[in-house]
Amino acid sequence: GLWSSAVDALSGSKKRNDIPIQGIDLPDVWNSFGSAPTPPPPQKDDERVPTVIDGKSMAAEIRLGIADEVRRMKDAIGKVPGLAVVLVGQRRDSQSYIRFKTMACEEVGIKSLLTELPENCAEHEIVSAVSSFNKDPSIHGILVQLPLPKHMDEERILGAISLEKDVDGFHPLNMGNLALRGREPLFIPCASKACIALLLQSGVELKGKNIAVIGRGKVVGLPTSLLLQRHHATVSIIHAFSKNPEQITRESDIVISAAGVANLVRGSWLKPGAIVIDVGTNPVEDPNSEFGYRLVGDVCFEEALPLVSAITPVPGGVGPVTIAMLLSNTLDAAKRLYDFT
Ligand SMILES: Nc1nc(=O)c2c([nH]1)NC[C@@H]1CN(c3ccc(C(=O)N[C@@H](CCC(=O)O)C(=O)O)cc3)C=[N+]21
Repeated sequence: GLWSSAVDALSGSKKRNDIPIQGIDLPDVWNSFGSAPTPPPPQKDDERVPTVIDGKSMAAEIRLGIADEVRRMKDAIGKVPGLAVVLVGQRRDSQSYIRFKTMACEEVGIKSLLTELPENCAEHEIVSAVSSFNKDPSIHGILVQLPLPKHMDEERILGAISLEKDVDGFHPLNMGNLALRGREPLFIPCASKACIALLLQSGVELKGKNIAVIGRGKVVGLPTSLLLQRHHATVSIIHAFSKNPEQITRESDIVISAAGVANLVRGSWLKPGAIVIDVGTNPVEDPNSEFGYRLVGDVCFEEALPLVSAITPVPGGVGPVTIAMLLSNTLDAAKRLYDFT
């Protein structure tokens, strides 16, 4: 329709033979900085006790509030919010994130539906799954789990999600509105909301702070940098082509890492007393753990801990709050549809 052609025209995603002024399709290829962490530098004369920010209990508290609201809505109008998840392929990490999302929905009384499609399915099958959820009146939020298999046009699939049901906030119009002053997106991406919530909850003022955001992806880095600017922070966006990531990060009061590279951020990258939000959830092989892998962050936690004033752990930091924000966005979508306040 009118919207989608307008969106295509604006995104320029079809014109890939132009002079690549912005190099939009250069993949982010990060150097690995080795995996063996060096022992933390001694800090004998320093009495600072770092705060390990507890995302798990914050998420539990948010879920309690959402459960109350869902109950109030059900009692008042006989409706509950509904979330649809589309999963393509068999990635183990995606499967377990989706299990957490489903469990969280159940806990707060949100209905959830899951459509699973094989890795080798056709793009139009995903679009048609999305379209049928667009039309389903019991579904208020639609989430297409990323990453999609490489051969698929992610923008086209995300653009097919109805704006009012885009609880991830990845639709180009929601993302564009997030970037523009004087406009409000219908939804703010969940992980970005989680980062801001964790900082504010920890009593951190954002206005005027120097904040390094490491990574510029659509899921976390980009929307988080936009949201931080709305909070009047001075934002440095660091990516794989940045010349001096370590120096920029070391000059920052707050570091938010969403690069997706285990142990990228070493102790030497951090200013003493910095606040660190680690959004990385990197699965690393671990035959000893239940599912054959465990999650580590982007930040070398052992090195960071003695230096920082506060840090989020992985797991138990940003992840659970991200899921709570997904529930919150889904509740908001349903409230908006039914005009329920
Ligand atoms: N359309 C889409 N939306 C997303 O929001 C999205 C996505 N695709 N693709 C992948 C990333 C990753 N992500 C996580 C969410 C929660 C945890 C989480 O809850 N982790 C727990 C437990 C992890 C564990 O123990 O396995 C923790 O950190 O404590 C992790 C990762 C959402 N993402």
